[in-house]
Amino acid sequence: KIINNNSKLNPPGPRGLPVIGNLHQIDQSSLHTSLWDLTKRYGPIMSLRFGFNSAVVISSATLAKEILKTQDLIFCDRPLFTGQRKITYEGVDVAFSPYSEHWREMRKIFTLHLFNPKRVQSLRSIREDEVSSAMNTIHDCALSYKKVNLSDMMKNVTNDIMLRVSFGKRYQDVQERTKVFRLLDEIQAYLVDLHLSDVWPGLPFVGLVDQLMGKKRRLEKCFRDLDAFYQQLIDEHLNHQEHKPYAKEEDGIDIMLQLMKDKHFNLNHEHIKAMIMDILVAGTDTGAAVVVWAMTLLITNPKVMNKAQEEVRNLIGKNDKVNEDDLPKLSYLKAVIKETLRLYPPVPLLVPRETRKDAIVQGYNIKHKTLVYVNAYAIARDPKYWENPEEFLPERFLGDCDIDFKGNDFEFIPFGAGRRICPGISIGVIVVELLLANLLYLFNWRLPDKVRKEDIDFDVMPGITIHKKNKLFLLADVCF
Ligand code: HEM
Repeated sequence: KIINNNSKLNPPGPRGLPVIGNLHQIDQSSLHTSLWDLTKRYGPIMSLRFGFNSAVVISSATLAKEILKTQDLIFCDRPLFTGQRKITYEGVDVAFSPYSEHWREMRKIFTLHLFNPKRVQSLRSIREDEVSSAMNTIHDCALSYKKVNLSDMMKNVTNDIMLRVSFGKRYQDVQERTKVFRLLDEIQAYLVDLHLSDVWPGLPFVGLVDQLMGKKRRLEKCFRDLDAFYQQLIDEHLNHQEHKPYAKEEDGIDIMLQLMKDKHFNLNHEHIKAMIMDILVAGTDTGAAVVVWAMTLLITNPKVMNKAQEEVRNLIGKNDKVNEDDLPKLSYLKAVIKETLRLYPPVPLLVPRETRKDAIVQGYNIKHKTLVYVNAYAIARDPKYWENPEEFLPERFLGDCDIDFKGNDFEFIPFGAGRRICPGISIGVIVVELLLANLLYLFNWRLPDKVRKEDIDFDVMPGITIHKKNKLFLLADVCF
């Protein structure tokens, strides 16, 4: 039933049950598609209740513009649930920090010091080095006719890049490397794990139940391991021990420790740790997810794959790899990446927002502290803006189409928009372009024996970042 449809008080939405609200009507394993299905019945602004939390889901470009641009100042807070609060040292990072003077200062450190255009450029050798090393591993698999696990490989290479960018270190020892990668996986899990006290705040005994279920203990343990890991890295930098055998260039910790020494803002060790967490979490998985979705789409659309390979091979000629200098010339490859981001934005609901006060959107009331989900996935498949929206057609981004992902075209917002737009776009896109260009230039790709095109699925794994659920295994043939 549609409630409040005519009263113009709350946005329309499915009638919920007492206490649980609409939780039973939502498929948590694919929240973005489940919300999209409901939107088809209730419209592009829809209200829901998750336990005691009011939520609004936005699913049209016009309304996304209203929320992320016109009324951005009201909609630019982030909710902070128990796991996120703990892992981010009470929200002192950039991504989960409430909108505040502190957030502004941290975001400035991110954009002006850690990832300004000059520094992004200076990290080129790290990116090229790590991408080459991944291509060598694929080369070995190709020569021994072994399947390439592209899902794991892309995750490893983006992790390696960001670990070197953040603290100048490359983990070569298998045990140490596995430990660090496991820690990164744990952070991801705790950032999305909700406690009962998050869903039913204020309800007597829910805190106790969380405790009895061991949730608090596990979270504390993960936090202690993480904190010790970060502290060790900071200490190594402070002591100038042999902490970065690879890096000639300053790493993220060097830069932030210098800012701290210069008494910049009130930066302290906890801020530095929270910032590293953001870079590792936001900066690794997203790029890997895009490359894997792109390769999944390409292997199931061989004509597009051929066209992209022809472009990169014709433009580069005979060489041992694609360098960053070559990337600006690859317009079809860029269109393939945009089309992948349209069909499979890795953060399909953006990072949830929270209202800073009461607001009115399209005549509907939205109360202070309402959770706000902008469904970038649904918007990018809206037939109102996209012809044949379900089809993989990179050509739609060529010619006189000037739609970009920089937050001005609200029908295409894979990086969000407004004050909280992703500040890592430039380095994120370079890494994706460099990886995909090299994969297409150096190898011919085919499905493993007995696997048909129709067997390749597009199922997703739940989380803030949406990965392909079943790992992508392909066979590579060396091309030159
Ligand atoms: C292709 C890769 C990437 C995609 C698709 C992506 C997407 C996003 C999205 C959708 C948001 C939320 C924006 C909003 O709420 O409006 C976001 C936020 C953020 N991203 Fe990215 N991202 C990518 C790469 C990166 C990289 C490489 C970094 C770090 C080096 C990064 C750091 C961040 C941070 C710190 C935020 C929080 C910003 C804030 O709350 O002020 N991202 N990203």
